[in-house]
Amino acid sequence: MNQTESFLSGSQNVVRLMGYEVEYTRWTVCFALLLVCIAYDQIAYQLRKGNLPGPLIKIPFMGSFLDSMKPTFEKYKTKWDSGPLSCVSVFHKFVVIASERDLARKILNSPSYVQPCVVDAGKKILKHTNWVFLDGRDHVEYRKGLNGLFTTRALGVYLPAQEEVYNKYFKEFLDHSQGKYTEFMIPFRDINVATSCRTFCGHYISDDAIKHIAEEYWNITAAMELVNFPLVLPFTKVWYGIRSRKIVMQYFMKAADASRKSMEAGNAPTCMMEEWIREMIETRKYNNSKGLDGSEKPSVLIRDFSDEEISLTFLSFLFASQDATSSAMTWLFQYLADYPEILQKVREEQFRIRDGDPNVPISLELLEKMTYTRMVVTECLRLRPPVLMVPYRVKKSFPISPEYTVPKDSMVIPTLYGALHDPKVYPDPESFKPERWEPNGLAQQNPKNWMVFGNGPHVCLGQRYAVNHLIACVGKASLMLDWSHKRTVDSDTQMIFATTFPQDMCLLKFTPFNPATIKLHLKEDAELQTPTAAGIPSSA
Ligand code: HEM
Repeated sequence: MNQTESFLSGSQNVVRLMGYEVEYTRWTVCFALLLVCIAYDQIAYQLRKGNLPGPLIKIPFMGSFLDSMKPTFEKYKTKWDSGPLSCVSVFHKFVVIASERDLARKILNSPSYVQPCVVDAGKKILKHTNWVFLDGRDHVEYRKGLNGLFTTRALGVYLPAQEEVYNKYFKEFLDHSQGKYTEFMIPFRDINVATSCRTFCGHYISDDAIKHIAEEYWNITAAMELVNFPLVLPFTKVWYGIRSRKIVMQYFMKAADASRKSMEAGNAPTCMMEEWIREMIETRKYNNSKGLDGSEKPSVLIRDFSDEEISLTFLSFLFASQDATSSAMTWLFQYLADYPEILQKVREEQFRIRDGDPNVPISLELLEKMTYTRMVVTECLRLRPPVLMVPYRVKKSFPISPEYTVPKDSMVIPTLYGALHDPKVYPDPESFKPERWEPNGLAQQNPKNWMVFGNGPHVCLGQRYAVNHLIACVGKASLMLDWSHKRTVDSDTQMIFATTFPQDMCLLKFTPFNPATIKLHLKEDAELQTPTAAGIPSSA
């Protein structure tokens, strides 16, 4: 038997090492290789870790994978409290977490060192060609083409469709509640998916399709965990997420096609897709005639985008809107029920700006006047920021502080929570105090801490839309509905499902609101009208 044959058969071999004869078998070689890999994995971890707080040793290969499977707010908080920078390793991924405001801002504003990676599974699920993964100049150029969808004028175009959804879903809230305390996390998500779909695609998406999208998109959100099992095996969360993306894309592709036809027929836009396509048509017209036909130069000249590009973009928008906005809305309704005196002030403002008539439709002018409701929404976003952290990938070694350089190919995660709970800027930071947002207050004077929507070149594109939507929705709800909250030991615990939600899923009871119960400081001649838009009877 030669040496190879004896090795394969598992029988003993002898090799000469530094003058010694060493006996070995196939098993001793495998074991030695395993030890070398473990040692390499450990040494690589220790070298990358340096002096950062983090696990003293890495569990061979998988690191903190089991911990990351069930993330809790408390575990994150412990990590943030361990230092301005800390680290963890999961499988091959080395992760650096920045918990302090200035470090977080530095990361978000260093596009030459970092790029967003959403989460590990993001590219697989949202598709690697999705614009959200573009970097540098390509990203800036693409984003320029989207800015027109969020101008004040465009935001005004979407309001009637939004209000239509609120009216429909407020009725569903009553049906869901049936006079009992019921979990409302899912109905809040449903109203946000519906509002988004109507805002994005107008009536090119049916009510049934909206319900289907809401169900499918759940798989997408569920798969967007900070760290996933690296392979896309059948029936894993990522596998289901990819399957759901394909289904949702079909709806968006059809809507994009219909929007294009409507805009080419010269109709006025009613949704975001149409706004975008109208801009493309205007740019094309201007470019073709070089302005010689007297056509006005559009404020931004944008290129043509295909139906696939449009649909992938709205897929990314829907990810943000159904998840982060649902989280914000859940906390908002919960806090308003917990603080009835604040809900009363919101309600008073909402009646006052409508001169006592709750049926006055929501408009941009009306939104401008909702100053107190805006303070309430702002405070809720501060106290319970839906997005706690934003994962970025390190493109080249990143000297984040004088003492530490984040190695290339690591994940670096700026935390938004710390800045938003900084007691120097928000005294008594764990309390819900809308009045801290009064003009010239400490909170307003420290805009650097306002990190709810991130910062830098990737700052949330939909932030004005999101805030307007939350204000409009809760304002309208205060006119048509009354609601109370059943507090449990878990009501204030932040459960992590991509964003944060109350652990007990928010137990609320909705009843119709009777305007006769409100004492207002309205103008003498203002008479209180009964809400009709939702068809909700005025007596409880
Ligand atoms: C309360 C609701 C929302 C919150 C808290 C939120 C928060 C965030 C955060 C923290 C980021 C990352 C920013 C960064 O990396 O610096 C982000 C990005 C983004 N958000 Fe939002 N978001 C919300 C709603 C929305 C909505 C409704 C839309 C779309 C209509 C949207 C569209 C986006 C997009 C497209 C990006 C990526 C921007 C880019 O990479 O250039 N968001 N959002």
